[in-house]
Amino acid sequence: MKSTTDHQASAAIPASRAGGWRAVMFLVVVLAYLAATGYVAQSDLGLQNLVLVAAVFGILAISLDLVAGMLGLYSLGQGGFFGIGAYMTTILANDYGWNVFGLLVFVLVATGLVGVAVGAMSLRVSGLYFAITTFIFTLVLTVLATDMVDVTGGLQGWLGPAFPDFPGGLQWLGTPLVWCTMAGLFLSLTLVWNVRHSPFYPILLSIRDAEPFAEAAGVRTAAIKIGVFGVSAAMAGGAGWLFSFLGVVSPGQFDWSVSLNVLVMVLIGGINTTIGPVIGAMFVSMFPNVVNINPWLQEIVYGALSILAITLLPNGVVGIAKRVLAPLVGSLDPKTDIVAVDVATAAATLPAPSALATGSEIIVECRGIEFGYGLGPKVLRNVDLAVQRGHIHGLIGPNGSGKSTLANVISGRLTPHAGQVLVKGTRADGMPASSRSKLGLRRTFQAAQLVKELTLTQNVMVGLFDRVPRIVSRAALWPMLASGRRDLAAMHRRSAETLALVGAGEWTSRQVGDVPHGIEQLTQLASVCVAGPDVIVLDEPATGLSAKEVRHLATILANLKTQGVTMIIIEHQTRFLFPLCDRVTVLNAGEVILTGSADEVRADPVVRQVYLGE
Ligand SMILES: Nc1ncnc2c1ncn2[C@@H]1O[C@H](COP(=O)(O)OP(=O)(O)OP(=O)(O)O)[C@@H](O)[C@H]1O
Repeated sequence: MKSTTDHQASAAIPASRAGGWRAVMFLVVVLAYLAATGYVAQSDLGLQNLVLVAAVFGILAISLDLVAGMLGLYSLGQGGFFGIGAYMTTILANDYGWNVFGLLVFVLVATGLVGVAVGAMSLRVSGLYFAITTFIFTLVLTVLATDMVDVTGGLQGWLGPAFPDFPGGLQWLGTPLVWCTMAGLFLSLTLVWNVRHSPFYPILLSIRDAEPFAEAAGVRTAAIKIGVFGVSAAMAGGAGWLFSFLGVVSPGQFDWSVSLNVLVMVLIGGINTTIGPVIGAMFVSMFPNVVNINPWLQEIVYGALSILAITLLPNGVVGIAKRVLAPLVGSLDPKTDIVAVDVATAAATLPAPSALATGSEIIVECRGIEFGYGLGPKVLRNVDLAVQRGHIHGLIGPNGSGKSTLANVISGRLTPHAGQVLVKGTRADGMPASSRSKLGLRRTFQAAQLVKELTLTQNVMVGLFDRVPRIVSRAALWPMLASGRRDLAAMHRRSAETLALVGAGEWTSRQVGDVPHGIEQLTQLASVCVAGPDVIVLDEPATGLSAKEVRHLATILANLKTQGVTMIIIEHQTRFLFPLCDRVTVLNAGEVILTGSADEVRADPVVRQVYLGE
């Protein structure tokens, strides 16, 4: 098998003209940013304060967008992390004389660790419950900050520390806090932009929208959620560190309304967009200064504008801008059909498994599997299954007989109550789904688990997660690393090639939300084939496909078999399944009633009675 690393090594990006233009654009943006920062740093205090507050809230909004936009974790705890950063800086600098830059490191680490602890809750609660839990976290911190008067100064708070001046020779640069804050904003934007342009981005979105898909591709979703939440909390703590230099630090500046306001900023600017949260932060923080009217009228106008923006612009200001600019960028030529596959080519070029079929080696084995949901009756009873390497093994049975449950037990979504699962001779029943992909076991789902807002290619790239080294650790710098650009190009190419080989090559840059069901199914298949698996478990792959699409799917699966890929296929459409199968196992009411060739199964009177209804 040609390994992914070989693939990457042969995929160095040529120094393209597009890359050169991108570098020039980046340089222009950086110079403009530096010029704007220099201008503000030498302006009057009024403008400086306006920009500083907007920039600090910009960082805070980016920190929320990182978890809400990319992971779907709507945190109302950002105000709490912000407050912890500001209080730590104020108290440790004023009372204990800590160096403020040393404090920055301390604050980032401390708030990051608190974030890891809070993020761990996301494994137990999600959606609204996660938002409420983080809201309570902020509420409790505000109460503590109000009541622990000796430490926090109570409702009055403390005056924050002074920010150090530039050394003598650099004083012409103006106010150092402006430079430092704008550097913080730039770093936060760069971090998010880099992640968005790395293969970690589709992985984050797959955790958000299709967690079982991510796990089946080898992604340790729990660790990633907790880690990213820690980074987000550290960013909010860093914003708090900056905020402490702006004046008084008191509970009112970090209460629950701040967390809600930050969410409003993200929604107005555009959730899951790099620049959107900063635009929202500018709008919200500058509004009272720009619209200088009676305070109560100002609140009403602000509230009305926010409601209008959130309801009328579901993707925020950035969403509108993208829609306006889309015609200028040009639209894709939509195709509406699968593409016939050249069987010989596909067989020769689909990523191959680690070994071709040898003898009668059993590659997946279930021994005495017992399983039931909660306190309900057993759904699987003493199930034995032996799948030979290189075979297509069908799994049939009436509705509710336990086929999908068995697929989930084999692939690791469910842990059996008794019995063993062995993959290539290794005990796998105690392993999480993400570890089984390392054994070469992949799966597809009955209802396609994909990320609708990503392209087909990006979805397929998720399947390469454990085939490319250090995707997570390189994500923050990805586009800046030569290895990152090379690996991304290789992943992109290999994903597009695999899509082409399953017959969806004309759709690679379309979003999953815009393609028909048949193409979704092929994308699922490509996302597992791209990794060159040894075994694929397919749960009702022909459901919802037209007759032509079913024939096409049968061709692809037959091709995979000639490559040596073992498949366990759950399917009701026996006319599609039986010609493909080497062996078929029939389940009824959670028990195996027969395993044999398709002809034996077809001829068995019990099977004809319970399943074929004869
Ligand atoms: N999450 C769940 N919680 C409780 N019971 C479940 C759950 N999932 C499935 N079941 C029950 O377990 C039994 C087996 O379901 P399963 O989906 O494995 O059957 P199946 O053979 O795949 O059915 P189908 O062909 O309709 O997909 C059914 O009685 C079903 O109602």
